[in-house]
Amino acid sequence: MEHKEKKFFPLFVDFTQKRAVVIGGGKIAVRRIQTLLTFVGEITVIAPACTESVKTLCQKGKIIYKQKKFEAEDIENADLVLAVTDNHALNEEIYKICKENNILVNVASNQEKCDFHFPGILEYENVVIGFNGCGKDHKKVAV
Ligand SMILES: C[C@@]1(CC(=O)O)C2=NC(=C\c3[nH]c(c(CCC(=O)O)c3CC(=O)O)Cc3[nH]c(c(CC(=O)O)c3CCC(=O)O)/C=C3\N/C(=C\2)[C@@H](CCC(=O)O)[C@]3(C)CC(=O)O)/[C@H]1CCC(=O)O
Ligand SMILES: NC(=O)c1ccc[n+]([C@@H]2O[C@H](COP(=O)([O-])OP(=O)(O)OC[C@H]3O[C@@H](n4cnc5c(N)ncnc54)[C@H](O)[C@@H]3O)[C@@H](O)[C@H]2O)c1
Repeated sequence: MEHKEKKFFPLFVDFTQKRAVVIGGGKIAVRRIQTLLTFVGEITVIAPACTESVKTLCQKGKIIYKQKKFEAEDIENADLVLAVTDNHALNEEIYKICKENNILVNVASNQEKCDFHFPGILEYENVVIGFNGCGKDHKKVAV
């Protein structure tokens, strides 16, 4: 199946009873964790070093933080995985492991290695709006 213009369908998925594992605890990971907090049942962050906000979220009991380098066993029970380290080769290795194990995965450094794109999200009252720019201009979907 070939698609000339790749477009992603905006599926609104129930992750409230699911486990997300975020590999990496830097600037982009934190932005995405903040967005995911109210949507996902459990968020675990794996990173040898992280920003202060990851530590604070962990102290408040909102996420689990494991201060360590990634190992395959970290995603054994994951329902979705975000590969957000600054090591692009490692991100792609994580992608490969996820594909072998049928785990939904997003690689922040390579839009071709994404089962789903991370959207820009706008929320008001009970409305959730997700933006995606088809990978063409990331800044265009900043909210
Ligand atoms: C919406 C948002 C959500 C979020 O990230 O939270 C988002 N990117 C945002 C910003 C942003 N991204 C990048 C910069 C740096 C400047 C620049 O390059 O422009 C900035 C600006 C900033 O950070 O301020 C760099 C970048 N982004 C991707 C790659 C890899 C690639 O394209 O292959 C690289 C190169 C990395 C590198 O090589 O270093 C890939 C993806 N980024 C996506 C989402 C997915 C769908 C995009 C779409 O809708 O088209 C997609 C395709 C896949 C995915 O990752 O899911 C967020 C909006 C901000 C907000 O809302 O505040
Ligand atoms: N999609 C987007 O929106 C977007 C925007 C900018 C950058 N990026 C990409 O996102 C990635 C992260 O960018 P950043 O600015 O958050 O980087 P950063 O340097 O702030 O953070 C990197 C994180 O990766 C962790 N890490 C490094 N090696 C690891 C390992 N072996 N196991 C587990 N964790 C490890 C570090 O400890 C750190 O927490 C980069 O690959 C970059 O290309 C994506």
